[in-house]
Amino acid sequence: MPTAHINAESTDFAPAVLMPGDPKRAQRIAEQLLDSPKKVTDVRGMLGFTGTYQGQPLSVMGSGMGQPSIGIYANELYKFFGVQRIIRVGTCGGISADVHVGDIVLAAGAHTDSNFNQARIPGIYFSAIASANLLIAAAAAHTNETPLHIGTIVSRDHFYASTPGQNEGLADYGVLGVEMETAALYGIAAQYHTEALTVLTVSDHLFDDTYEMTASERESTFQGALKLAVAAALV
Ligand SMILES: O=P(O)(O)O[C@H]1O[C@H](CO)[C@@H](O)[C@H]1O
Ligand SMILES: O=c1cc[nH]c(=O)[nH]1
Repeated sequence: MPTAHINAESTDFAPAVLMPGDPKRAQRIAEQLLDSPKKVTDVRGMLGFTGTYQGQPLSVMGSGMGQPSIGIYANELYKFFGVQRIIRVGTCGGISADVHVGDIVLAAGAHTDSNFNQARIPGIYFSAIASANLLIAAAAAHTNETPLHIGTIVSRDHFYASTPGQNEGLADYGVLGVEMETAALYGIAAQYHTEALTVLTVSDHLFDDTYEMTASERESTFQGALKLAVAAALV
């Protein structure tokens, strides 16, 4: 039955959903990866598709930007559409000096400045962590030359963040990069006893603006990240 934000039937989604932020990227991924992709939802332009990948059912859907947005879609997918795994495929800004533009990051855990997960367990600071099962599957699928990093990221509510010393503090603790959704996704997966993983491509670096990826570098690197995400989705 359709929900407030997803106009699909309850059986329209595969057990695993790849989730980029941009709905148009969701469409491009669906057209590239899936056999017989079918559009299953388009409320507010947030496109979702289901088809098969090497004979296995797989869905792709956009999340929008920020924790409130991915929070709505992840909640409804897990609760009403039988989804068991969501793999976010996106971009992050590099923070650690070990991370470079074009590298791939698997988010083992996500710090945040948001209160999205704050009230989950009375008196407890919730730890937003990836599903080990998916993390191991994605890491095992890494074969290409693109450097892979596994560690913590930060999911920040402000894209244009300006708290003095915050980026330096995060770098000091080895935080790999910044994006805006993963802490909420991991919290919701824990709430529903389901699985989640975030696979990121480093699109820029907060401490080094000298290198920008060309369009073809961006696409080939993204393909590397997508391969790891698919491996996690279909583990
Ligand atoms: O690469 P995607 O998934 O769009 O996500 C990143 O890009 C957006 C900001 O430009 C934020 O949503 C951030 O998390
Ligand atoms: O949230 C994000 C995503 C990519 N790059 C950034 O600097 N921030």
